[in-house]
Amino acid sequence: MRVQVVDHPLVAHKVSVLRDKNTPSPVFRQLTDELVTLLAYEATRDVKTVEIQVQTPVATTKGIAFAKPTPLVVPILRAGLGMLEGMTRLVPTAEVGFLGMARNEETLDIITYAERLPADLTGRQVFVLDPMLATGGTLIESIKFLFARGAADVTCICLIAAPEGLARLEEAYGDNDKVHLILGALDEKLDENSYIVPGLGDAGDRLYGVAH
Ligand SMILES: O=P(O)(O)OC[C@H]1O[C@H](OP(=O)(O)OP(=O)(O)O)[C@H](O)[C@@H]1O
Ligand SMILES: O=c1cc[nH]c(=O)[nH]1
Ligand SMILES: [Mg+2]
Repeated sequence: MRVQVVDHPLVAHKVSVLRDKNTPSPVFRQLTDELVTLLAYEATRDVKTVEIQVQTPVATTKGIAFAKPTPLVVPILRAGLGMLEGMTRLVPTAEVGFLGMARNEETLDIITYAERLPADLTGRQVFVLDPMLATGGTLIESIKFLFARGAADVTCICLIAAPEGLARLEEAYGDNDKVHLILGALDEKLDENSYIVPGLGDAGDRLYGVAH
C-alpha cells in the first residue's frame, strides 16, 4: 500500500480553514472542492493513459488520453459527495458509482445502505472519495467491496486521517500494491468517540447540516 500525505502549503492552508469550527457550510463546501483538486493531482499520477495524435494549428504532435476502461470515481455518501465535483472536473471522462455507508456511532459497525456501481469492475481503476479516515472501518469495507467486483486498483482520497485508521488499513492492505491512500493531513489520534483529534468534527454535518 502506498500512502502519501500531501505536504503543500496550499493544502495545509485549506485544511486549517476547514478545521475552524466557525467556518460556515458554504465555505466548507467550497474548500472541500478546492482541496480535492489539489489531492487529485497526486492521486491520478498513475492513471492509465494512451498516446494519441493531436493536430495543433501548426503541426501534428503526440498527446495523451485517458485509457479505457475509463476510471471510476466512488464518493462514499454522504460526506464523500462534497468531493465529487472537484474530482470529476479533473477527470471529466470518469464514470461515477455510489456507495452509501454510515458508521453506527455506538458500535462503530459500518452499515452499507446504498450501492450503485457497475456489476463488473474488472480492469477498472477506482478512486474512492471520503473526507475522513477515522477507525478505517468505512474505507476497509469500501475497498473490500470494490476488489470483490474486480477493481484493478483502488486509490482513496481523504482530507484527514487518524493514525489508528491508517494502522488498520496497513494491517489489511499493507502488502497490497494495488491500494493507494492520498491524505491531506495525518492527525494525532482518535478521541473516546472515535472522532479524529484535532480533526474537523463530523464532515457530513459540516457539509450538509445535521440530517439524521
Ligand atoms: O473511518 P471510520 O471510523 O469508518 O469513519 C469515517 C466515516 O465516518 C464519516 O461518515 P459517517 O458515517 O459520519 O456518514 P455521513 O457521511 O453520512 O456523515 C466519514 O465520512 C467516513 O465515511
Ligand atoms: O472525526 C470524524 C470521524 C468520523 N467521521 C467524521 O466525520 N469525523
Ligand atoms: Mg457523518
